[in-house]
Amino acid sequence: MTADVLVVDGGREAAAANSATEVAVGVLIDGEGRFLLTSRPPGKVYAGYWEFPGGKLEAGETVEQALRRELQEEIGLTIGSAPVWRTQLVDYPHGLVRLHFCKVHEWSGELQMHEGQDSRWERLPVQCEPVLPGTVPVLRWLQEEADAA
Ligand SMILES: Nc1nc2c([nH]c(=O)n2[C@H]2C[C@H](O)[C@@H](COP(=O)(O)OP(=O)(O)OP(=O)(O)O)O2)c(=O)[nH]1
Repeated sequence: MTADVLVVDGGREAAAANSATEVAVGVLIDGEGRFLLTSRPPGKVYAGYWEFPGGKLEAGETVEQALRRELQEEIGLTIGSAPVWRTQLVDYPHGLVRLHFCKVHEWSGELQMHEGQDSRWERLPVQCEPVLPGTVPVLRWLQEEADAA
């Protein structure tokens, strides 16, 4: 069976799905139906691109544990329940990543940008650009859900 892989800028040569870096990503949705986008900090690959906040799993972590840690570290929020909603494999020139997107409706704390990012509460269609290639499918899934509602 062929995995559904989003290939960006040619991806890498000889991609191997089992070498993917696992990434936990939070789609935080507020009471007005807006979702939080953050810009990638200076110094990271795709700096300045907009994405959903999150980061790589550390050894032994579940997706939900990694997401809780990353969002505390990066934006100062402690999330409640965060089940995985969609998973997407993305083949970038810098590496293969498996993105686990989790919807989050409950959190505590004050939004603080700890890594020099910008943040915006957005609605569809999003106004900020550029959006990270691996983030674009999420906007499509959200639109599909809105259309089906
Ligand atoms: N957080 C996040 N990462 C995404 C999204 N879409 C997408 O393709 N990615 C990719 C970009 C990176 O290749 C990878 C996340 O890695 P990262 O470098 O941001 O993770 P991290 O915060 O743990 O970084 P570091 O500790 O290595 O500095 O996932 C998204 O919406 N959110």
